[in-house]
Amino acid sequence: MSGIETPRGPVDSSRIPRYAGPATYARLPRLDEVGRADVAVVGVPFDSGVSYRPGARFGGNAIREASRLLRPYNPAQDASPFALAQVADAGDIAANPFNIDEAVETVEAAADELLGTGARLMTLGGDHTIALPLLRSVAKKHGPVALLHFDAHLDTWDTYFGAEYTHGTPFRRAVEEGILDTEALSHVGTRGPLYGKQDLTDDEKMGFGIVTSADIYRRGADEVADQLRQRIGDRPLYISIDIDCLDPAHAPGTGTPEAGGMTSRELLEILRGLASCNLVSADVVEVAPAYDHAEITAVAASHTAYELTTIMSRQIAQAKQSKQEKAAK
Ligand SMILES: N=C(N)NCCCC(=O)O
Ligand SMILES: [Zn+2]
Ligand SMILES: [Zn+2]
Repeated sequence: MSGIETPRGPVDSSRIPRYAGPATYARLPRLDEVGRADVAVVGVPFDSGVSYRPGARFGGNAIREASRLLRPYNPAQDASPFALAQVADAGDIAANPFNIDEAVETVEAAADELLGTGARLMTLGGDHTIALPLLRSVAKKHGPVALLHFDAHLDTWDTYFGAEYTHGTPFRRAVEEGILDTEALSHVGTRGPLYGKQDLTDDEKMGFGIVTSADIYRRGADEVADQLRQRIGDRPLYISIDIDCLDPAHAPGTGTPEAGGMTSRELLEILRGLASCNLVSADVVEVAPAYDHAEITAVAASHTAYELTTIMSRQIAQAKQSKQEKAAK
């Protein structure tokens, strides 16, 4: 398939105005137009796991709309992500809004299918519940993975109203299921009131390290990224980004906002500092456009996914190159 050798890129915005036509992520081709993808951008319009404001079911499409302005060359990583690898928009996973257990199964099965084609996933949420089935699927392929979790919240609580699958509980479930590499788990951007001190004790017992939003402010993005990179090493890495890791000034459009968060510049810089990590898949979740203003949150999320996609594309291109070099010897 030609798409593997010369990836089909986004619609050329110098010929077709970027606001024309239906939105795919970054104006990329749909997966069915290219056959297969190295990186599949997939939406999960599901928000039945939230504990406060609903609306993240509309997040994926809001991110797609806001991503029309992304350009093909990423100077921060000196790379053209959509030329290095085939990135395509795989559409949405149709999860049942009235049955969380079934929705979790549906997301896992759809992720299995996409990962089974050899693609890495760039998932656009949806609420944070969906990280659990995505991690299950990634762990089936790679074994227990390192996790970088950007969030105001720990999301390692036990249950809400007796429910085990919610947006506040995915990472406790993941630890219980043994799908995370407990030597390399970090929350980044944590802040705000908790239910009790025990939340932190429990979280630490699960193996998580914490870089709070205040740590980022004090130590700076570069130092934080260095520290995280050292902890991760060359383990297969999954990055889960709850957009509420950003300050509400940078991401008002979300369901459980907390004051005192990092800036979008800090988030993007930390991600760029992780460019050498073995990023196997990622998600950006909790964008709730009904509370957004002027697409502030959706734009931040679209750029966040762009940095993550760039990291994955560069690694795919590097792997292909070293394979070709080996074959030529
Ligand atoms: N994952 C997100 N966004 N929020 C979790 C908040 C859980 C709570 O209401 O305490
Ligand atoms: Zn959160
Ligand atoms: Zn979260």
